Amino acid sequence: EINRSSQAGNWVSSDSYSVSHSESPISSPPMSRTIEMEIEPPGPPLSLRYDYYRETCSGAEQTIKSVVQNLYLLKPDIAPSLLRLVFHDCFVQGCDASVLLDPGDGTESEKDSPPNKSLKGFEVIDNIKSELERICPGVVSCADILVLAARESVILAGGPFYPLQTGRKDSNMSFPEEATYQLPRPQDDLSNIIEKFGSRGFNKEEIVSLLGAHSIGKIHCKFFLNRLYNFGGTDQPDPSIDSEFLNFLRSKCGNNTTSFNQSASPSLSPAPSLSLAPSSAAPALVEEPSIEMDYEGHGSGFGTIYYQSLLQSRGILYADQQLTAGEETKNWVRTYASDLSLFHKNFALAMIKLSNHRVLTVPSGQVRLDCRRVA
Ligand code: HEM
Repeated sequence: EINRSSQAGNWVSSDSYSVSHSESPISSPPMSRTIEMEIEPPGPPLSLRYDYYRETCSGAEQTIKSVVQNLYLLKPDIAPSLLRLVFHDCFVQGCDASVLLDPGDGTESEKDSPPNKSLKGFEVIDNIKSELERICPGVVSCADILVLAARESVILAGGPFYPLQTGRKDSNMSFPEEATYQLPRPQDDLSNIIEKFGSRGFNKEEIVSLLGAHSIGKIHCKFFLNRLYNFGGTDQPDPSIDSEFLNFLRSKCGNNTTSFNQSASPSLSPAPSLSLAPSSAAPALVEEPSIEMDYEGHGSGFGTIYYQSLLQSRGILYADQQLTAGEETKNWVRTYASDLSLFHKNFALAMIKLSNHRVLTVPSGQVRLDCRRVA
């Protein structure tokens, strides 16, 4: 059994977090609190720390930042891809880069699980890793690369900066079953969502904050087509969708019954993935219909539009719209719809907590030399 620790509770104390929330539903811990908490509590030193690679690979964080920035200029889609990737890694057995492992001889990988079939961004991580292996071989873990690359992506997409400690180690195995059954599904209702996040220590406010990640990127129609035509086997659309928005989504997605059949679980067909190799090496794939999260083209990046849409019954996924189905979560949706800076603060805190979830630290885990294979 691998020894895992949840650093989240140490860094952003869950006690102080819930205390501040019980005072008022719209209060939030000020960012300065995070600075206070850099002082380690008495007891054994935390295994994660700021600038963990200062002595061993001083250029690591800057290298990650530069590679992400440079690739973002070529392909801005990498930002949402990397943000989604870190979520799918950390949610399954913690932030251990298990999502990056390729299937081995006769062994399945998390990549094979239905919710992960449409993940992208693996090539970006490979690019960063090979650059780091060049400058300091065998030092920087894939798990740290993933959280730092996602942080950089959030900033590039107009979201907040958040401080991250480092020192995560990589797992030596993949957890395809947990990925299949534990990752939230597009058709999950609020109680499923609360249960899945809650069992990982996230409260309702944090869930609403994290789902704000759906301000960026895109969603393939197959994940919500049932809402447009045959919701819950009724042969009718989901009555909770705003009618104008329903028409808009139908015009974008059409009614491809193949996709429709796959709507309950993510597609088995290969999703087009980013290739940073020369285009001649990339197979020609037909892009499946999808919709931009920022479908109105506000371009304001990471913000309140997502929550405003939910209040107008214009959530794209059923799971998104479910945030308005409970009183407490709906209050947070209302709050974030009108308070961008509070959303940014709380999103930052929730991302720190996600990035520290059940990390592997010395003496557990390993540093992979290739993020796709165990060392
Ligand atoms: C109830 C929880 C969630 C569900 C059901 C869900 C489901 C999905 C689905 C189905 C997609 C579309 C994938 C595609 O079409 O290829 C998607 C995209 C995305 N998700 Fe989530 N997600 C959830 C929570 C989160 C969280 C917590 C984050 C990050 C903190 C996140 C980040 C993203 C991003 C950034 C994209 C866009 C990816 C891209 O354009 O490449 N999601 N999500």
